[in-house]
Amino acid sequence: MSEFSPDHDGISVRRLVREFRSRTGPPSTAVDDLSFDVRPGELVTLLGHNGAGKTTTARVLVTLLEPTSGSAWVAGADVRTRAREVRRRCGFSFGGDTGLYPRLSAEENLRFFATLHRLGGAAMRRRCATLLDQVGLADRAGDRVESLSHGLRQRLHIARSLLHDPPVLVLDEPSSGIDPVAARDIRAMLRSLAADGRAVLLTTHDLVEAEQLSHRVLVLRKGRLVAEATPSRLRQLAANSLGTRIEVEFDARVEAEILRDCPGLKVHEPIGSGWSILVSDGAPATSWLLTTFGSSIVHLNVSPPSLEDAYVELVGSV
Ligand SMILES: Nc1ncnc2c1ncn2[C@@H]1O[C@H](COP(=O)(O)OP(=O)(O)OP(=O)(O)O)[C@@H](O)[C@H]1O
Repeated sequence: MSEFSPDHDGISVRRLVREFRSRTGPPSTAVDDLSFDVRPGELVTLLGHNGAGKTTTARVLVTLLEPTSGSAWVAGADVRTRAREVRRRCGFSFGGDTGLYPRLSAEENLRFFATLHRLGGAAMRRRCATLLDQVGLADRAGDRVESLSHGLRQRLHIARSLLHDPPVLVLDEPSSGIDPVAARDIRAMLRSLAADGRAVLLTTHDLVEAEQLSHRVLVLRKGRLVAEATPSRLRQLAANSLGTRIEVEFDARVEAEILRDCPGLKVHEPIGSGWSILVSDGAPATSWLLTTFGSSIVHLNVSPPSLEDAYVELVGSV
């Protein structure tokens, strides 16, 4: 049994390692010495490239995988020794095609899983109806899951994760495949779930989502934590090392070669009728652009680096 005991009932991970055995070679390490906390009322996002270890971390937290070493506590219970309590107090969604019965309707699915959480009677029916409404599925409640699109199934997964009103939520890419309007509703719902005092951990590839939702982001690279900060702090760190982003559009085509003379130029990429460039210092670069292109500039915007810039800087091209 681990000696660590957290001081809150959210998520606490300490020195977590998860390896996968290989038939041919040495074991591979999917999660490597990972430590972090998600306190009640906090919404934290795990970011990282494909294969960075996000889903493996989430699966350990919800007791679908055992840790190789280290410890993880969810809602006051150790995932290793009190798995049943963890499942009772934690809602999770991994999306995809498993976890729902395709021949049953959306509502029948929810009612079935509600009975597993020992809900019943009118209260259970009300709970299912409320959740179907919250995730925007009320008008498809009677449709078989096999007839629902990927995005609609994804919403049903989220509703399923909330059936027992858990104090901790672990959601793997909750808005993947969901259209922008519905994704906005789901984000609003996640925000309010955290505001109500739940500890919410998300994985996502969507940096806009991470920026809009998270109190903190954790950036994983090859299973290791390479950064943990608020989105604005990460952008600030990137600004210190990366400089300034300038978006400039022209009334005529400007070739990339000309931009090479821009002082402090680091990166340039085409946008619309111009370029988005990253420079070490905004002032000389802006002055050079204005002097060189003058009235042929139709739009110029100078801003700190985006969360995407910070993320790319942190995880590189791995
Ligand atoms: N069941 C498994 N058996 C062997 N290796 C696995 C298994 N599950 C995951 N891995 C490996 O562990 C590493 C981390 O995978 P994981 O799915 O956690 O990454 P991820 O960050 O969630 O990626 P993605 O963004 O693509 O979902 C990868 O190298 C993956 O191949």
